[in-house]
Amino acid sequence: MTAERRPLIAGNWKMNGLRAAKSELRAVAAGLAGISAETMICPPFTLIGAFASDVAGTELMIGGQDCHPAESGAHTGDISAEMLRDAGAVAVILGHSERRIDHQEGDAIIKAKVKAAWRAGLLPVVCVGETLVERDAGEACAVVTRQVRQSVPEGATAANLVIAYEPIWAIGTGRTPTTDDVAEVHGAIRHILTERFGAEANGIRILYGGSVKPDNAAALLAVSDVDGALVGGASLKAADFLAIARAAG
Ligand SMILES: O=C(CO)COP(=O)(O)O
Repeated sequence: MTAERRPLIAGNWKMNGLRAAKSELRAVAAGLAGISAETMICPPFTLIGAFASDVAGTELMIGGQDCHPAESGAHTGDISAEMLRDAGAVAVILGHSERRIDHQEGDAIIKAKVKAAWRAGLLPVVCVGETLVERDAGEACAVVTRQVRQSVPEGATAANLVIAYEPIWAIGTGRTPTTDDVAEVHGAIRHILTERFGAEANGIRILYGGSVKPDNAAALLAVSDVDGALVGGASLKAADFLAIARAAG
């Protein structure tokens, strides 16, 4: 991390959380004193409105987990970026590997969703990451470089883009890459961002995600070019999420 990039610790609740989970959210909001990182919880769509009202006036931000590229229209079951914003979200996770796999999302649709997020004034958190087969073939950096090249539109700035590197094989598995491997991939992401966006790239935050827990967070967050974390399972428990946020300094 560098002084110019304030760390961001974001919790991706995925398809978890009923209304009763508000107590966990409140515990996070109540525990932020002394934490200097930015913090965000991305609950399922159904909880965004209630959660956003609940955390109003606190430092905790609320984000979505996906959006449709269009502003409105005949798209049954979908949610637009404008709707997320209207419900109180300030950011949206896009291109998560679970969306790429479950919904066959490719880089072109993700790029359109990033533009939709910008149109609505949301901060997109664009996820990239390789499969185990790709890692074993030595292709991790090439894969994420291609994903950043193809899923991030022209016009990215330090203020309007966050990237999250999430190796697919590390998600929910308890396995993490070595810190050297994380440094190598984050360096490759910084490189392609610099090639495309020049000096702005210095300020774009690159989060690491995949089995981040209280006991490995400090080591992962200390890696060069790691500017925060995108946390899945451990973000469902306020105490674990706060411990990870504290590890960011
Ligand atoms: O996919 C993730 C966050 O988006 C990571 O999930 P886990 O932290 O549960 O491995």
